[in-house]
Amino acid sequence: MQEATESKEKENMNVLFSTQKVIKEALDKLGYADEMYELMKEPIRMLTVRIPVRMDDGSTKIFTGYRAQHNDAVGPTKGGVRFHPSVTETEVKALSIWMSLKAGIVDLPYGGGKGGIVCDPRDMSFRELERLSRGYVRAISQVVGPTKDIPAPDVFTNSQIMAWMLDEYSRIREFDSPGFITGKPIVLGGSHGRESATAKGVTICIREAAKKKGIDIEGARVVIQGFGNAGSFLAKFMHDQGAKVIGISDAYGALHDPDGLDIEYLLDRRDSFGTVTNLFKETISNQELLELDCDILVPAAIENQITEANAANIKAKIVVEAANGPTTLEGTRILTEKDVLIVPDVLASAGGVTVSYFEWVQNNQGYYWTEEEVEAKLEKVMVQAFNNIYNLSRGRKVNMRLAAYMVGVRKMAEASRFRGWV
Ligand SMILES: NC(=O)C1=CN([C@@H]2O[C@H](COP(=O)(O)OP(=O)(O)OC[C@H]3O[C@@H](n4cnc5c(N)ncnc54)[C@H](O)[C@@H]3O)[C@@H](O)[C@H]2O)C=CC1
Ligand SMILES: O=C(O)CCC(=O)C(=O)O
Repeated sequence: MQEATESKEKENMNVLFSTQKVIKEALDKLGYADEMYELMKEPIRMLTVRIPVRMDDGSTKIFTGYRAQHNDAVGPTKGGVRFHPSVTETEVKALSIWMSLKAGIVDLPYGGGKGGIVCDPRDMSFRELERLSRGYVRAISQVVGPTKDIPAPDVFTNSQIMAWMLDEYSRIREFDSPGFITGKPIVLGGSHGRESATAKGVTICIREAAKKKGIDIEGARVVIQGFGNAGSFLAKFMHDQGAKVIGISDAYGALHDPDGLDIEYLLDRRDSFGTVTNLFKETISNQELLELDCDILVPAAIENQITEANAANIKAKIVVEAANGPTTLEGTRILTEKDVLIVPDVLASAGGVTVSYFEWVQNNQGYYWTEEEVEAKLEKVMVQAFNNIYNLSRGRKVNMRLAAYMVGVRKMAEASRFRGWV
């Protein structure tokens, strides 16, 4: 157990280190001095909390939680909360930096934030999860709020958890405060289109990337790692557009059918944690899934999946990163050498935070939009962001990850400079 935790922390150190390396490269290319990098390489604020939770058997368990605020020069910080057994402080730091980059890329008036709790919600009851969610908000309430730092869903959190968090925050502040959190149920001020927004954004990036590579979506073979919020909506959208989804996976294994999986059946049978492979006898591993012969590969689960150990064996022509941090720097280098087009996480997965921003805007103005309005606005933002970064990468002869970081840091760096921080 101790060994597993240490090896996870080592992986997360690499995730943070790699992110810092690309930020440094991006700032150098943009001509910023070293002090700017010193400011950007870590969150400006990092809170660790201990959350006592009364369990159903009467015992009390103490959980560890984090909230990182990377940079608030542009505006309040924003980003999801992850409930996962392997959450670490380093991982949350890296995730908060990626949120800042996403906000820059899709030009939102935010900096990046991120939270996490070390827990396994799959082993907790509904009421234990409610007590944990409320306890987390009580613990971080002084540093969050609609004009300070706005949480949202991420791995193993959902609209129900957002609803409990909102209710707890509103009780503490003694007024209804829907703009405190996004990804809420519609009846509590959630936005149409938020649930599917991350996958919608990924679908738009796949379409744009396929055009560049001359791949027709109709009949294209798609493999998706992860069948939760991002992965399952994506499978549906790709299937609806005539692509052949030949592989999907969850935390326990993967399914493969070269003729295309029965996506409607899988969507119907998946549980709320994105698990579905437990219903099948014949499965393959997540590693085998990534190496399947396909046109488009979408990692939509966790970090560090495409590495120097497997990148050479990846057969996809396009890799679109729905997950945060699924490809290491070595993995990126190997895929780039093989002429695989990588659409980086900070661009591909930015649809979620974009519609979260729309949700917050609707909460602030108290006037709500239709799903069609939300989707039209998201389409415009994602197409522009994709082409902006693609053109920069071609113009500056850098890969799309570095181009995305260059776009992502620019506004934050300028705002920090105008404020006189650097
Ligand atoms: N939900 C959102 O709006 C956004 C999510 N993302 C990123 O997308 C990725 C997936 O997030 P969601 O779909 O929201 O989470 P989710 O909790 O809805 O689904 C997670 C999926 O990943 C699988 N998984 C978990 N641990 C795994 C492991 N060790 N190996 C293989 N599969 C594993 C689960 O079984 C499940 O199918 C994460 O990296 C998240 O940060 C990025 C932007 C926004
Ligand atoms: O919707 C949001 O505010 C944040 C989503 C998120 O956590 C992410 O993009 O990784």
